[in-house]
Amino acid sequence: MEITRASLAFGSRTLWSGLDLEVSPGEFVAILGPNGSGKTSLLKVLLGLQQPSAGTVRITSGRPPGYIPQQRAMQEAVTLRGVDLVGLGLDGHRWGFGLGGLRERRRRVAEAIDAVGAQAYAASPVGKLSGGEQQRLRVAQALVGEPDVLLCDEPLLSLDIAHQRAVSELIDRRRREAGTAVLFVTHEINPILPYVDRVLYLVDGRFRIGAPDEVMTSETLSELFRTKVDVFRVGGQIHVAGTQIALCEDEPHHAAS
Ligand SMILES: Nc1ncnc2c1ncn2[C@@H]1O[C@H](COP(=O)(O)OP(=O)(O)OP(=O)(O)O)[C@@H](O)[C@H]1O
Repeated sequence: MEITRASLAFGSRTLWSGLDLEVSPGEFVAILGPNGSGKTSLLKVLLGLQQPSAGTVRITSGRPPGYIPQQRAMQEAVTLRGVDLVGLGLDGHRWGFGLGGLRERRRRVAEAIDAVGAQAYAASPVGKLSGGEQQRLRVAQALVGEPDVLLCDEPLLSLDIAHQRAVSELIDRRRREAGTAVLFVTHEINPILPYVDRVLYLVDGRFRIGAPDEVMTSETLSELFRTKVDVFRVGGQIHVAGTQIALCEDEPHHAAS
């Protein structure tokens, strides 16, 4: 993935500019920043859903990227079954027509459903499932096509601790075993801290890129937020304290909408 001198502006508001980021196969990059700093928009630019205002963005893989969109609760009336939702992740993939192709497709979908532990409800209409159950199916949908690039927008939201761990480990395994490059938008770095190679931190048009030890420091975050921010390391976890930032980091505040 190559992002070169890229900018994104809406009207007079510049979300980010001069962004250079090259992500190697197998690399795990966390994207952090307060609400509205342009994290989701960056994923949309990479997906080709949004044109950058300047610069270039390139994904050098033939396969479509896997995408876990920011969670929106599905309407109760949605009758699509879990297994069909996951199968949508295979659209555009071809194993030929006929029985062999169908069987292969079914096998991959079942494998992806197993990997997120969703067997028990995969045949149910997704509109009737809990937020966390729907989220696990979305993760399976993003991984079923065995993408070389995985774009995740707060994928752990509404998962319990055990499933946060399971999904993080699954994504980590995918990038280690298959060399999938991962961009992972999150408000909470601790659940993925063991896996993160680099952090891209966006704040109000400014940004910093580097290893977690370089970016997640009082000095760097105070500079980015232009206010005093204290970063504490406790028991292998990172805690961020500061008037403005406390609101952003410790609480997921996207109610499903
Ligand atoms: N197509 C658009 N036209 C105009 N403004 C837009 C458009 N898309 C996004 N924005 C604005 O750009 C800003 C960044 O949005 P984005 O969704 O990228 O933020 P984010 O960092 O993902 O925030 P959050 O943490 O709340 O998810 C927001 O203020 C949003 O309203």
